[in-house]
Amino acid sequence: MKIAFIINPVAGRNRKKDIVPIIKNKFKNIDYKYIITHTKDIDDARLITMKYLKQDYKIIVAIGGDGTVREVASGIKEMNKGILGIIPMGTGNDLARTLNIPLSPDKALDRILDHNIRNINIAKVEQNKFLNVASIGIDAEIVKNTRIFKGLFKGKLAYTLGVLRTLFIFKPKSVTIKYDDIEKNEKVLLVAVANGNYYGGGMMISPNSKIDDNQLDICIIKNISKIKLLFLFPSVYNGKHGKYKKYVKFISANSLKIYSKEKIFLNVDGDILEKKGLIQFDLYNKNIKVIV
Ligand SMILES: Nc1ncnc2c1ncn2[C@@H]1O[C@H](COP(=O)(O)OP(=O)(O)OP(=O)(O)O)[C@@H](O)[C@H]1O
Repeated sequence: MKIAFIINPVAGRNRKKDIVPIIKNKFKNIDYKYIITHTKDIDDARLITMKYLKQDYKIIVAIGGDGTVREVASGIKEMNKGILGIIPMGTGNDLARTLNIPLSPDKALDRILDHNIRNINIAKVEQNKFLNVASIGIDAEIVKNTRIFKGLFKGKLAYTLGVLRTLFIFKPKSVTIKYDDIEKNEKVLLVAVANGNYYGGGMMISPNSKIDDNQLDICIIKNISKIKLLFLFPSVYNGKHGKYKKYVKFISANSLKIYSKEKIFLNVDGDILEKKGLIQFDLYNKNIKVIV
C-alpha cells in the first residue's frame, strides 16, 4: 500500500509542526510505503495529488483544513482514481466533523490505518464542486466581511468584526426558490444547500444531511428582525434552529434553483463568488471514496 501525506503548512493554527514525527513514529513497524510533502501555494495540493496518483499512490491524505481537503478531492476526481484520507488540522474542519473523523491528528491517523472507506456524494453549484455547504445570504456576507478584517486582525477578532459589519449593513434577499415542482418567492436571511452537516467551523446548519444519501438538504431561514436573529444564531451551533418553525424550513431535493435579480454573494465551502440571475445546485454525478 502506498500512502501520500500532503501537509498544508499555513492551514489552521500552527499545529502542523507535530504531525511529521507522529506519522514517522506510527509507520515504524508498518510495511507501507509512504511519502510526506508540504504544499507551497494555493492549488498545490491538487497538483501534488495528481502527481502521486500517477505514481500509483493509492491513498492521498490531506493534512489541513477543508480547503486542503477540497484540493486533494479535486485531484482525485480529475484522475478518477484514489482514496481520500483526512487528518484535520485546519481552522474549521467541517467535513471531518460531518464524517466523525477525530480532530486529534494521532487518532485521525489511526483511522487512516484502519482503512474504513465510505463513498460520499459531491455537490455542485454551477461548475463549482463542494463537499460541505453552499449558501447565499447573511452567512455568505459574514464570510466576505470577515475576509476584509482578516488582513488586519487575527482569527476571532476578524470574525467578530465581520459579523458586526454584516449585522449593520445586511439587507434580506428577495429570491425565487425552485425545487421539485415547487416555485416560491421568498425574502430570506439565508438559503444553505448542504451535502454535509456543518459549515463555518462547527455550525450545524443542516442536522439532517447524510453525505451519502444522494440528496441535497436545504435550510431556508426567512427574513427576521436582528433581535430575533440574536436568539436564533446560537441555536445553529448545535443544530437546534429547526425549533423556530415559523422562520426555519428544511427541504430535501435532488436539485435546487435560486433566482436573484440583484447581485448576491454565494459561499461555496468558504469561497465567495458574486452571482446574479439563476443559480443551480445539484449533486455531481460521481462519488468520492473517503477513509473515515
Ligand atoms: N503553502 C501555502 N501557502 C499559501 N497558501 C496555501 C499553501 N498551501 C495551501 N494553501 C491554501 O491555504 C488555504 C487554506 O487552507 P485550509 O482551508 O486547508 O485551511 P484553513 O482555512 O485553516 O481551514 P478550514 O478551511 O477548515 O477553516 C487553501 O485555500 C489552500 O489553497
